[in-house]
Amino acid sequence: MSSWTPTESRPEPGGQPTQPGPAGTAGPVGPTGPIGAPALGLRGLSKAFGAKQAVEDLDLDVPTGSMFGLVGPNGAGKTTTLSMATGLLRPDRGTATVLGHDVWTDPARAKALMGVLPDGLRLFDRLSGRELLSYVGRLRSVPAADIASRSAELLETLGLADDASELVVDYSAGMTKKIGLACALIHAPRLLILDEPFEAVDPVSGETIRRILRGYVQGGGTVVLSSHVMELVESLCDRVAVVAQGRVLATGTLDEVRAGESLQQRFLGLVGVREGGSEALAWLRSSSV
Ligand SMILES: Nc1ncnc2c1ncn2[C@@H]1O[C@H](COP(=O)(O)OP(=O)(O)OP(=O)(O)O)[C@@H](O)[C@H]1O
Repeated sequence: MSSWTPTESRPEPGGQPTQPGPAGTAGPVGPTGPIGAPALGLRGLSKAFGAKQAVEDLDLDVPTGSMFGLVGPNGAGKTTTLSMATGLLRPDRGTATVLGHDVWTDPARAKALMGVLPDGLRLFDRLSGRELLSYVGRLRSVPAADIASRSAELLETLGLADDASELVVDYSAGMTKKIGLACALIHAPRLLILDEPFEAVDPVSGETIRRILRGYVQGGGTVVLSSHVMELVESLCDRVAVVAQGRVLATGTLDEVRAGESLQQRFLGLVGVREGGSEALAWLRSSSV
């Protein structure tokens, strides 16, 4: 395991002295926040875009140490939810906490604890991959020596070492996704929030990312990822939430949500299959050309 995985600075559960919680909090507080707080806690999150209610009164708890998959059809509200959870989009109502720290009232603390790979990531793409990692590492107050060693390790592991001096603007979609993931990892966060981390990524890199994420969780980190690929979520995640029309339809352990079916079957059962799949577009089959 790498020398900079989140295990390094993570205290053993119960192994650190605790202190009474600040006024207004119920329990004791450890070095990273209230003990027992979920890695990510969402309460009553709501967001409308004009007349469109993208997310409505959404509650979700992601326990620490879990690999959590967020699945839902197109337009279900996944990106909107993750954007509100990471401080990128202000909710109309509700709260988001990271290890007990409110993302909107205590953003510095909450954001220091998480690494984020947003959807449609906009990077400073006139930097090379190596420069970008160095820039993000400095923003995250990572010591210079660690930035150099972590960058080299990340670039090598993600198969970007040969292109480290190329400008990010010239990277392919998959390479951009991987450098974005490297940026999310460089400060060894405790919570990773990844919107479609496998999109556009080739199978070899996909397997590498899976291994990185598994190792990260084994080291005590928590991952929340969104994906449309049920098999991937099923093989990687231990907890899932199915969302549609801005609401959580089911959440729990993978087995609880699957309820004896495959995740794909359960997903289709919860979300509903659109009618007319076989009869629609008849003109496609009767083309005389
Ligand atoms: N900036 C915006 N302005 C207007 N409507 C938006 C905006 N962002 C999202 N929406 C709408 O909110 C709803 C939820 O969108 P969101 O991107 O969160 O869904 P998603 O589950 O991530 O979808 P997909 O799987 O297709 O990426 C959709 O109806 C979308 O059209």
